Amino acid sequence: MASDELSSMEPGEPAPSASMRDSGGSVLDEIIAGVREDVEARQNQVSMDEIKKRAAATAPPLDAYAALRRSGVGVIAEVKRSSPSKGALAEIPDPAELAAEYEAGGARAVSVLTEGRWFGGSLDDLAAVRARLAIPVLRKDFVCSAYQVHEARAYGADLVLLIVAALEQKVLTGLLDRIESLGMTPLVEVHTEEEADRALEAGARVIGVNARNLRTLEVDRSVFERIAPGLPNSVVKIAESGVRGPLDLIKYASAGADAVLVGEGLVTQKSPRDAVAELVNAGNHPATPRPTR
Ligand SMILES: O=C(O)c1ccccc1NCC(=O)[C@H](O)[C@H](O)COP(=O)(O)O
Repeated sequence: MASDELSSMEPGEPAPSASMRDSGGSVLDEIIAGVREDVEARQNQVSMDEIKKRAAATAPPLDAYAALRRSGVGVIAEVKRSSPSKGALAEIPDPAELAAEYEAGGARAVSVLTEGRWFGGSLDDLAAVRARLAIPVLRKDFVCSAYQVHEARAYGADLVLLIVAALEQKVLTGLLDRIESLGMTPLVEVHTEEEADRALEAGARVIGVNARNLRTLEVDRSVFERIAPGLPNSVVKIAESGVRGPLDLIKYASAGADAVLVGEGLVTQKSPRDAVAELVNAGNHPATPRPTR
């Protein structure tokens, strides 16, 4: 990683591990290589046919698109134990309990990181959260295969994240169609205008603009202000990363956000329920700008 990239990371943010830098690949490349290995191992245990059967036997998904279009700026609260940029964030021995706190605080949806190596998450976390909540649940992972989509459904996801930077266009479109064919909502993540064009071309109706560059880990909240105005009014716009309090939500709302996705800013709080409620109140406040429809 070049020194200018290091200097543009958030204050106090530790550099990625030495092994990551030594390998020459980006953080995203390293994460995806591990994800592919882990998916292959799981698929050797549970076949595609079997995971499809399990998905078909699961209760139908909730309508996350409708939930995210409700009035006010919504909060998608994330279950996040650790991350490549910050290392350990919170222990979270009972992810369902944390998610219940988020729901009680007024979260519109809950995001569950299911990647294990870097984020300390699992599919069991997803299933536990799903079983406890009445609001939509997002599988937040580095989805690059059809198997992971059926897995998401089998473990109860209503929304599935697709990261444009990690997928070729044909694969992106195929996965998006598959997610929709199972009744779930694809949340398509972008970080540049070009990626936003690719998301729209693939047919995305919910787009998350991530302030974090997944290759350098730099967080730049102005990326949302740059990209969101170019998205059609019909698209649900989610501002991801870097929300540390109500002021950040209000700034994102001014740039057209329908919802914010928050991890670190919640899991590190003494009362995640109060922290969500504070954001939700800001999102519902009459002075907070409303998304244009
Ligand atoms: O969080 C990271 O360090 C990270 C690194 C590489 C790929 C993805 C990463 N995070 C995933 C996310 O996008 C965030 O968990 C999510 O947007 C919430 O961000 P924050 O509120 O800043 O924790």
